[in-house]
Amino acid sequence: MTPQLNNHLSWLWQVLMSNNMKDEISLVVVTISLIFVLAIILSYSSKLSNRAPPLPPGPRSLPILGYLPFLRRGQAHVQITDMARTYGPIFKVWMGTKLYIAVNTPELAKEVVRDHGEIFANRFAPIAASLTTYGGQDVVWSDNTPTWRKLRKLLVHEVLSNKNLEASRSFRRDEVRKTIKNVYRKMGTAVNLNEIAFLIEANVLTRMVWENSSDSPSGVEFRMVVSKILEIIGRPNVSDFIPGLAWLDLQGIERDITREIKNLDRIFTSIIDDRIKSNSEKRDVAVGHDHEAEKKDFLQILLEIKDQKADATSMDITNVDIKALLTDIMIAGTDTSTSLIEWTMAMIMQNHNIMVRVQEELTQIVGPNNIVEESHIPKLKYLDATIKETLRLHPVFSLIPRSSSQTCIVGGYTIPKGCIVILNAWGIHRDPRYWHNPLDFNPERFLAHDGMNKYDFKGNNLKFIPFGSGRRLCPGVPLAEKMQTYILASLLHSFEWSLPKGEEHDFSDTFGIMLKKRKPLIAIPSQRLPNVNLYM
Ligand code: HEM
Repeated sequence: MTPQLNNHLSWLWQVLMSNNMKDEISLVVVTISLIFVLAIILSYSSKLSNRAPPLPPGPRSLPILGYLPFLRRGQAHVQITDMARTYGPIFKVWMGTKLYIAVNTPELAKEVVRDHGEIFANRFAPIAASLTTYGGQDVVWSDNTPTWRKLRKLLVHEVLSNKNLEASRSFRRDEVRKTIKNVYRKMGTAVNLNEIAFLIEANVLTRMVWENSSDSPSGVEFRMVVSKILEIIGRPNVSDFIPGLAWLDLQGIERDITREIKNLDRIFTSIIDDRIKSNSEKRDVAVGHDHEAEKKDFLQILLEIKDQKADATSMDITNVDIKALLTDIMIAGTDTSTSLIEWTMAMIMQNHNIMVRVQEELTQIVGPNNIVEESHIPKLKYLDATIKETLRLHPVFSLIPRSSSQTCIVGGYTIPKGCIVILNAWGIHRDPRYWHNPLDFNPERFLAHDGMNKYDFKGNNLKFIPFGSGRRLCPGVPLAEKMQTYILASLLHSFEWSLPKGEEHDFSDTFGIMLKKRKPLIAIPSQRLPNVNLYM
């Protein structure tokens, strides 16, 4: 009870006991006072029991700018992990006028993605990303809306289904063979593995997206636009942190992205128009032609679903939906996989014993007189463990952003509606409480024991979340798994790799939207397989 309340009660007690209090007016006054005091006591105690828990702790920050001036450029993942040691496993930090909440343990991550999965199924789209995806009308950046659910369902069940991934196997094979041939020509010279990985990923995805377009614009132009968009989205933008300044576009990011989006939209529009035209021409002339037997690219699959919309069971999709989905596949699929391939090659090259084991496995499963095929992938267990160990130490999405659609409680603290929650995958993956000798590169920890594999890419175990977890888990997992293992296996089976003379490995990283190697991996390939025909 507060001192004020105590004073009130003792005053009333004295009045009641006083000899002068004889008349009825006094009695009424005392009764009213009593009721009044009781009401205060009741409301005070109910307020105490209803009081929401506080916001998580966090550093002091400046008005308007928040913690922005103290951010270490390109090192947000390291800084957030360091701050968790000071402020605890869940803490808040103001970035400009936006409230961010960092979640740094698997237990708290579980509360976010599982226990409150529906509430944290929103995203916060940076301006550049939102503009690229037709106002966030896509899968990656849209909030948990009916449009998002429709497009995600379409992407997972129609576009990236096992059947379609199987049907597009030959596109991936062609592009990987082309790359091996190109690298073969450059043997003995220094090659940039980042460029090689980006080119092969972008080519594979472009083929899968619209292989059948007879007169589509050059893939080179498309790759350049995608690469520029990725670079612009990765730039930290003051307008995202202080929306009040967005109209000034201080860094020119909105201007730059708008220019690139116009290019992207022009390319998409012309491809879609051409395809619609050629589909109708084909329908007119090809009597008895078996369309079903044709391998279909993603554009064809989506256009066919769009054409079937009259059928009550199919989904109603628009050209904008199609463009947004294709953009997602290209944007979400290229840089992520490129970065993973580069990191994995760097880690394997630095650890000679691991390189030897990976190549021994390839020799045993594929054979020295064969090239790698996708059918070998499920048997390459050690390579799979090596990729997982790379993603543990260098998760491409180190800080996974979600946003809350309602105020709720996590870890005993209030998380307000609309704030941005960051799942710190980088910190969780390196936490000694969950990983033995976490800084050692040791693929063994991902090998199955007693036939049981403790970790998958589906985020079932929240100690390991390179592809996220829960409702917004990366839908590209089946494709990424196929592509990354196939490409890495092919590069490592066909060639020996070494650093240029006098060079040393540099594992420094930089964080934009993704975590990348600061310096590209430059390496020298040499012939590994005895038969030259395997490179043609
Ligand atoms: C190494 C490769 C990749 C990595 C590490 C990766 C990682 C991630 C992560 C961490 C998320 C956020 C998940 C969450 O919020 O819980 C995500 C979302 C997403 N990824 Fe991937 N990804 C990769 C490749 C791909 C590919 C190849 C595609 C496309 C075919 C793709 C499409 C998407 C999409 C559409 C989303 C948004 C899902 C949603 O918000 O509902 N990703 N990815």
